[in-house]
Amino acid sequence: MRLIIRDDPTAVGDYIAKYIAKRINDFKPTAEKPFVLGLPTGSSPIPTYKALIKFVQDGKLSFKNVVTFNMDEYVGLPEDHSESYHTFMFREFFSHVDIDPNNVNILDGNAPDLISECKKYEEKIKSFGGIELFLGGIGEDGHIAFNEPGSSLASRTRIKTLAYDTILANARFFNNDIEAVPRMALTIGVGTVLDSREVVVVVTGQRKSLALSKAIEEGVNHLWTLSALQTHPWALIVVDEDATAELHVKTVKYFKSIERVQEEVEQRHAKLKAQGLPEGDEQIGSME
Ligand SMILES: N[C@@H]1[C@@H](O)[C@H](O)[C@@H](COP(=O)(O)O)O[C@@H]1O
Repeated sequence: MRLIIRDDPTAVGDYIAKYIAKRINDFKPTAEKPFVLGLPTGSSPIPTYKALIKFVQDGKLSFKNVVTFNMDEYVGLPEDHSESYHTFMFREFFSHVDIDPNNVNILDGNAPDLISECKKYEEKIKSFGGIELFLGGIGEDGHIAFNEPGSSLASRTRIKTLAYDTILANARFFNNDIEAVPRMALTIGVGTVLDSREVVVVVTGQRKSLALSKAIEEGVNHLWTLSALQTHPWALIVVDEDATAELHVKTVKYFKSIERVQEEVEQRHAKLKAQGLPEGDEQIGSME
C-alpha cells in the first residue's frame, strides 16, 4: 500500500485526478474495451471531480469509452431527490464530462427487489471483466462505501443498515434533520472493492484521522473496513495533512520518504526511456 500526503484537499484532488487521467489515457479505452472505473460520492471526492472535469474541458481526457460503477445508494430515497447519489453524481460530475449516460451504473435504491438488484450489479461488473480502478472515500468510522463496522471483509453488493454515526454524519446533507436521513443503503461489498485491479482512496480532514490510523497502522479489522486494503496488491491512499493528525510521526516520515524514492525511480525510468534503453517493468514503482 502507498500513502501520498498533500497539503490540502485541492492538492489531493489534483493528485488523484492526474493519476486517474494517466491510467485512463495509458489504457487507451475503446468501445469494445472500455476502462471500468468505480466511483464514490461524498464531499471528499469533489476536488478530484473538479480536476477531472477540467482535464476533459482542456481536451486532455475523455470519458467516452469509460464505464462507471458507483459504490452505493440510499434505499427508498427518490432518484431525483437532491441528496440521492444519482443526483449527486450527475450534478457534481457526469453532466460536466463526455460520458455516455448508458455507461453509468448506479445501484437502484428503489428497485422492487433489492436483493436481485444487488446480484445483478455484481453480475454486470463481472460482465465488463471487473473494475480496473476503484476510487473510494471513507466515513469517520472507517467505512468504505457503506461497509459499516462489522461488515464481512468478504462481503459483496448487498443491503446495509447504516450505523448511527453515519446517519449523524450525513444529517448535514439533510438540513441537519436526523429523521430525514435514510436508514438503509445498497452498497458494494468489501470483497467487491478488493476484486478491483487497483484501489485509490481519498481521505481528507481531521475528522477522518482516527479511521486512517486504524486502517493503516493497525491490523486488518472488520471494525475499520478500510483496513482490508492492507490485503490488496495495488492500493493507494491519498490524504491531506489534516487527516494525518492521528498517525505516528514515523509513519508519516516513512511514507514521505517512500514517495521521494519513488520520484527518483520514475525520473531514472524516464531518462532510460529518453535514451532508448530498456526500461524494465512498465508499472515500475507503482505497485506495492
Ligand atoms: N457512503 C458514503 C461513502 O462512500 C463516503 O465515503 C462517505 C464520506 O463522505 P464525505 O466525503 O462527505 O466525508 O460518505 C458516505 O458514507
